[in-house]
Amino acid sequence: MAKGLLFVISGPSGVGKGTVGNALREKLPEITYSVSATTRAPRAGEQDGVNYFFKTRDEFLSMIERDEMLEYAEYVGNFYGTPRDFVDQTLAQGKDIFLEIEVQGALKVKEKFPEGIFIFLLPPSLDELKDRIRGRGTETQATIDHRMSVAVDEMNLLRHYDYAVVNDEIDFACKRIESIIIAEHCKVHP
Ligand SMILES: Nc1ncnc2c1ncn2[C@@H]1O[C@H](COP(=O)(O)OP(=O)(O)OP(=O)(O)O)[C@@H](O)[C@H]1O
Ligand SMILES: Nc1nc2c(ncn2[C@@H]2O[C@H](COP(=O)(O)O)[C@@H](O)[C@H]2O)c(=O)[nH]1
Repeated sequence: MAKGLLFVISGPSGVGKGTVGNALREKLPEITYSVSATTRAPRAGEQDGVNYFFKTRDEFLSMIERDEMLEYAEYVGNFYGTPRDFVDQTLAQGKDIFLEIEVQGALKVKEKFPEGIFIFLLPPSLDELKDRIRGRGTETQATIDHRMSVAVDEMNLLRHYDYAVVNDEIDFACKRIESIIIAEHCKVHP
């Protein structure tokens, strides 16, 4: 059986990865998303095992020691990582898998899966990005400033990606990603 394709969607905090991902899942219910582990505290409404696997720092470090992470990164004071087994199993079943992760982690995935498809979601502008993070109402001013300073460094790594998708409007961004999925499935893979 042919293996599924691995899609990585990155982009600065607040660009709309989660929002576009939810819209994509509504349109394409068959797609499989990886659930990451994190040491970040849950936000209001977030559920363990659905939005993230919420871990203590010790639990997360044990997962790293046991080599259970495909990749992990420290981002703005917390660890985030992709559990390896679920990704391997999904691909082995011939299904595509989508990872929604920040840039350092994406580059580590690229080392292990150079055949992966790497999509960078861009904001229409940095001012709009700041408005979106602030508008979400989940971050303190200090965290907004920290995430914005990281965003500039992250966008400088766009050249490592296969596709750049501007999230100006959710439906348009979704259509662009759907087009990428279709095109990648039409590619002649060795
Ligand atoms: N195209 C868009 N136009 C206007 N607002 C948007 C758009 N896409 C997302 N948003 C809004 O921007 C905010 C941030 O979106 P979201 O939480 O999806 O970003 P994210 O990239 O997943 O962030 P993080 O990386 O921090 O998890 C949300 O309030 C969301 O409603
Ligand atoms: N390297 C990884 N980055 C991840 C993973 N899961 C999520 N993320 C990214 O972290 C930031 C912050 O997320 P938030 O939920 O605290 O706003 C964001 O860019 C996520 O995409 C992961 O497994 N590995």
